[in-house]
Amino acid sequence: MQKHPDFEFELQRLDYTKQYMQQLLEESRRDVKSSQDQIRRSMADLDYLDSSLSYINILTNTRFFEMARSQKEGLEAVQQKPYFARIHFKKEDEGDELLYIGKTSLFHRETQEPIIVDWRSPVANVYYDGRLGELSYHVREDEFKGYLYSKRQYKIEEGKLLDVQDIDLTTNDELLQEALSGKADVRLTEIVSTIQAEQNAIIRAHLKQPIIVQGAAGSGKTTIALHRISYFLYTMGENFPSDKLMILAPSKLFMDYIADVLPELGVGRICQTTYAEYVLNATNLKLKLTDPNAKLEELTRIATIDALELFVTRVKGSMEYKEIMQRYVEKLEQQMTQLFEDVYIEKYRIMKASRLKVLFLTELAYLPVERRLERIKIILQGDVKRKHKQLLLMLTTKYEEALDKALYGIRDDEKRKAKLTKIMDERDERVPSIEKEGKTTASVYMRRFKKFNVKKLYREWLTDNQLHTELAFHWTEKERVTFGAAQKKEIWELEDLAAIYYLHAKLKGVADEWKMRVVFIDEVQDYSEFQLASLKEGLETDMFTMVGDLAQGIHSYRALTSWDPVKALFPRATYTTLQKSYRTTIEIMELANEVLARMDEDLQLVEPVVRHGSYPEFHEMGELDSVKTKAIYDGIIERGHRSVALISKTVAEAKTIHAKLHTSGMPVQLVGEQSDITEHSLLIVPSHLAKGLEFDAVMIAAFDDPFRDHPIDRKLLYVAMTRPMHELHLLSCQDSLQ
Ligand SMILES: Nc1ncnc2c1ncn2[C@@H]1O[C@H](COP(=O)(O)OP(=O)(O)OP(=O)(O)O)[C@@H](O)[C@H]1O
Repeated sequence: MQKHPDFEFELQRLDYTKQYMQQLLEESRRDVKSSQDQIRRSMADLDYLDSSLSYINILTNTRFFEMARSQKEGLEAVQQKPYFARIHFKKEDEGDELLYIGKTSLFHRETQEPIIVDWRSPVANVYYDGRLGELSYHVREDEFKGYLYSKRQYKIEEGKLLDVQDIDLTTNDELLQEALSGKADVRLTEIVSTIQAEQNAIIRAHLKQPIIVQGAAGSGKTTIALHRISYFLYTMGENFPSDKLMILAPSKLFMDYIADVLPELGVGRICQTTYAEYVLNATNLKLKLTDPNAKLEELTRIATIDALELFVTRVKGSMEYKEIMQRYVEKLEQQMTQLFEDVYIEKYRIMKASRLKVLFLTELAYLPVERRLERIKIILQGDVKRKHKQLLLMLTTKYEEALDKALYGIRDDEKRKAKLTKIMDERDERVPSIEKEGKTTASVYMRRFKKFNVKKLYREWLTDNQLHTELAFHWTEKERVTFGAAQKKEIWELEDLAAIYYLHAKLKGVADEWKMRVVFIDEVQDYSEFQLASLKEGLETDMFTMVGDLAQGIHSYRALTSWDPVKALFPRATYTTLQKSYRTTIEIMELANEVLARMDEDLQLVEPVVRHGSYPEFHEMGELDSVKTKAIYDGIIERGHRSVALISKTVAEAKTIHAKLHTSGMPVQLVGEQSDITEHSLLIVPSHLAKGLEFDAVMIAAFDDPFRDHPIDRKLLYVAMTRPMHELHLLSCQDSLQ
């Protein structure tokens, strides 16, 4: 292979960068050590009588230690690959520059010359987005113009420069091709060096605006969402507390799968959780939820699904249910309103009930009910305090006047004395009593309002026929009966969480700790409208990044079947589609597209990025044959692949297969919701859990529970078929995969 003409130049540049990094690294290692020593010394000097100086010393050195350590770790992380690309760029009215782009920026301390620029910086956008020639880019709201002479990519491994490529419109993106043909890690990885223009547009889309992405299987939705988080935190800087950013992942298994990407992208502590876990934490409720996938599996077994059968599941995710819950909140509000009475101290009225009702129902209506009551209590306390003072003054004056009148107005000694005593006795009893009462008037008054028990209230709604008639008055008799019958046993389902969260948000309010300001949702097609609506209202923000794929909507019986409702819910959102798939080969995608074409939804076929591989292979067996399966597995491993999954439609079949292969001595791991994925074994995965994951090679097995020509089954099969990067094997008895 011929070397690039600038190869020598680039070698020198890399040496220069590495040397400078090394120098900084040594300095920061020294700084780490010296600050540690300082801390140790100050600890030893700690004098419990006069320790302020030592404390200050410890604090200063701790901060210094943290800075040095973070610089050291940052440098160590990128030392082996300081940058991956370069742009030759000229900003308008300035000289031209060679800017090297890497995962983090590095400036020369004395000259402030940029040695590496961060991939998230505004100017780096030119690399991802800009064609050669004249262009513009934005730094916040300001537009800058410039001229892009060239874009260059580097292959650097373990600190060594292996290749240099110039890219323009005519050349293929070699780096991308290489990245895609590489072996799958057991976990997702960062893609900063090969982000494509259409992906870059999503990563850098306006940060304060919601965004909806419909992306084909393997189009990089998850990866892009994670890069957008990194970009968001970089751009928002110190001003945004990262623990106010939440990523909602579909399962614990999936969280483990993406666990490495965020640290690689320099993202520290953010809230990573599942929807169910978030709701249970935010509502502080302990509910044992039934397995939502059990229902999915049940649906894949029954022949036809009766509309009424799914009525309960569907309604609980609908905006209609939100309206019902809102009516419930209003009913509870009305009940509470009845409790407002005039507020008195002794016989004196301090505040009218009507004023309190106006506060409760109108002026403070923007707050959750319990928060309104807290505010009313504060207002009442203020009023009571003020009026209590006036009242005491008025009474003291009144008694003084009465005493004066008795003293000077009654001639008869006996009578006067008796009157004075009476007045004084009355005064000495009433004034302290009023004084005391005033101190607790507000809190005693507010005791009539009990805190809500959301779990109990929701359970009441579920089981009370009268409430059904009152709040869901539009339901037919059949629907009401179906709904009531489904609630007999006290079970808690995922579908109930939207309502529980909604009631909590409206009645109690989401506590600050759980009040996220920015939300990223992966696999959003599995959410119901009500889930999204209640999250948005509870969090009082619409800054949501939502990525998903309707073709993989295996929970569409309870979740989204179109993006229209999400667009209506987030009117400020931009909607983008990604049609290109980066994961799999043309041969595999063509077969998966055949399944996609048979779906009820009108979905565009997926365009695979030009990468060829072997054709999917069909292996016919009467039942799962361990010897043949092992031979297929060994072949895959011999061809150099590492991560291999065997996907079945149901959990039950996954268990049977696992038992069989395990007995035959094959290295197998049955993957469950809570599993840690291990390398060097064949992973047996039920199809619903495979969603979002990827493997070098996939075998799909369909024996006991074959995939039928049925909407849910088609989606499950499509999910399974779009998991492999390189090889797909279909294991089945004849007919069952047709
Ligand atoms: N620009 C890119 N450069 C290199 N690899 C990429 C790029 N975009 C996506 N990929 C790779 O494609 C694969 C699919 O990405 P990802 O899992 O994020 O897609 P997805 O849209 O979430 O898929 P699915 O919906 O099927 O779960 C990953 O291996 C990812 O690293």
